[in-house]
Amino acid sequence: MGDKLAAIVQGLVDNGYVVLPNWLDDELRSALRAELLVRQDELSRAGIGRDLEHQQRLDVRNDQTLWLDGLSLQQQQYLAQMDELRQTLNRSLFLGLNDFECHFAHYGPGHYYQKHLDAFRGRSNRVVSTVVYLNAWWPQDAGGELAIYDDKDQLLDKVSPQPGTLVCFLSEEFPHEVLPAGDDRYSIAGWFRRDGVQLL
Ligand SMILES: O=C(O)CCC(=O)C(=O)O
Ligand SMILES: [Fe+2]
Repeated sequence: MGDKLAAIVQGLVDNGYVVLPNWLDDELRSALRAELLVRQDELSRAGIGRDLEHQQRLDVRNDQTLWLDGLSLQQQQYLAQMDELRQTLNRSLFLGLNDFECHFAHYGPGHYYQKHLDAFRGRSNRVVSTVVYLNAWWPQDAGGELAIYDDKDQLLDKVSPQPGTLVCFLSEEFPHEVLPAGDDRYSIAGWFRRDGVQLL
């Protein structure tokens, strides 16, 4: 297992979340960012709850998103890297993850995503949340941090969206929010899922 993969497994075991700088190499990061920029007019205002309700709630979040379709070389490279992570998590932690869904996201200046959980116990198949940041640079004073809380709403961490950083956390355990971005903020948010297997 590579050092980075081992660090993710260890972080999830120890804390339930992990922040890994330099997960994406620069070439792949900038290719993904370039694709997002070229396809900016395809991005739509994000809704809350993909499957449940398609309503738009601009008071809760106002980023714009586009689901990856796996068609471009850079998407394929990214999805292959995340599949390696999926297999590692399954081997090391027996999570039984069998799917990964992810979307590009763009937070324009002033945009945010209020505190939320990505999965509710028993109501979603999302097990591990992931975010990777695609900006070429991000000044420390530009806001847009991912604030991560524990189940008592105590702030655990404020992650600056630095180029290539990956954040992983257990989807049901950690309320989190995106603080208002001071600049255009580009990312891919994704979820490892455990789908389909119903043991009655
Ligand atoms: O962009 C981030 O840092 C987190 C995004 C997020 O929480 C989500 O899309 O569910
Ligand atoms: Fe989230």
